Amino acid sequence: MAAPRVIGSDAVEDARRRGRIVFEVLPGDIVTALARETAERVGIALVDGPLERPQAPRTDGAVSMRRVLYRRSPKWVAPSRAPRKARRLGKLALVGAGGVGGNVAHLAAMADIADEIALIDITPGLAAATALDLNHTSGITGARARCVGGETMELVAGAEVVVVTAGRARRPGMTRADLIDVNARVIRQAAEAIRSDAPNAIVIVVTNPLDEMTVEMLRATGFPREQVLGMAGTLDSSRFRNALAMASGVTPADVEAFTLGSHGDEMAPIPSRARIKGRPLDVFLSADQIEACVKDVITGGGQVVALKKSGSATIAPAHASIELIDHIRDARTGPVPVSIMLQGEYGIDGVVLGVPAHLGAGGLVEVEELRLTETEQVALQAAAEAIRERLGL
Ligand SMILES: NC(=O)c1ccc[n+]([C@@H]2O[C@H](COP(=O)([O-])OP(=O)(O)OC[C@H]3O[C@@H](n4cnc5c(N)ncnc54)[C@H](O)[C@@H]3O)[C@@H](O)[C@H]2O)c1
Ligand SMILES: O=C(O)C[C@H](O)C(=O)O
Repeated sequence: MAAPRVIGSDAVEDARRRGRIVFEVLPGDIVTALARETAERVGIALVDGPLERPQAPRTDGAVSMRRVLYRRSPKWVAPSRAPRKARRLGKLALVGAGGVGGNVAHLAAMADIADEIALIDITPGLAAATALDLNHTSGITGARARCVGGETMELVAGAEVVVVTAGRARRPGMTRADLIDVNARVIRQAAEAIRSDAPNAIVIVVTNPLDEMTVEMLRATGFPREQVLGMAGTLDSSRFRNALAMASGVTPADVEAFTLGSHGDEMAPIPSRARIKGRPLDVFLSADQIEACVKDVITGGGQVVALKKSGSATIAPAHASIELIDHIRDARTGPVPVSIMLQGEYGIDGVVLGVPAHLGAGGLVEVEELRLTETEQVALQAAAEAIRERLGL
């Protein structure tokens, strides 16, 4: 093996003498001036890799260094996990106050996301009761948001963001696609109210089947694609990170990974872009282990349904919905997987699919086009075809 080229030679000697980290620079890494400066200052030696090393992953400060190295890379999807101070919404409306909607309301109230949270549900008393229950927490939590609830869709009036979770959840033995007809009617009803009473709202569709219901919402509101987003990729990506963390024995915060494609059987987790402690998956996991993690993500929702028997996941989906709201209100930045109507991106047109995108106050800002492996690109195309077929497009 060729001797590694030492980038900061003084620092290497110094680091070795003091038993400190020697950090390996792999092909494709971008070593910014800041990274080099920081490395020299703290005594980390940057050397061209690969070095002869034990196979076990390092647990020293190399990870944070890798983030510095990657910071300027335009192709890198940065984790969107660090909430920061951001704009509060005036009004957040939740159409559907069941398992997911109720949890979204709870998280939104605790995170001080909006001045007002309106819950709407056709089940008599449910939305009003949940709103009252949430207001009753404020004496303990100090939550400032005022919650209101009722059965009338007019409560969406003036909302900046509307999250739609109304509709049926699947039961064991069903696919999400089995819900198309029953939930499309609910989406059309919600769309009518949103179009007339909250015409500037950013709509986040959660109701399943997600991609198809997002298409339905676009059609029924007539809104531009920027305004109608589907939530699934943030949930599936969180599941992917969890699976990879469990398999490799690290904490989920050390994993960066996302899924694209549909929120159905054609879901496309993207292993080529996933990182554990800043390193490619095969440093930590075998091909079989990676494959098992991919399967775990695709079946994740179904696993919860099978255990619950009378409904589907509610807590993780609520967090995943809040993640999108946080991007809209600038509490998180960077690309985030979200279902949107594609207009030629990734070579796909006229169908809703999960892709990484930047969001802002007006909803979709820009789709991030990543270079995917051929297999991943084929998976994305297959997802698009499956959705087209289900919708008869
Ligand atoms: N996109 C995702 O990743 C994801 C994740 C979890 C759940 N989901 C989907 O979200 C939906 C809701 O799941 P849930 O667990 O909250 O179900 P849930 O049954 O607990 O709640 C749904 C609520 O919608 C209400 N509703 C039905 N029709 C309505 C209408 N016309 N107007 C107002 N409210 C109406 C019901 O009364 C019920 O309270 C399901 O379709 C589920 O499959 C999607
Ligand atoms: O699996 C479901 O039906 C609900 C949801 O889409 C999920 O992934 O948890």
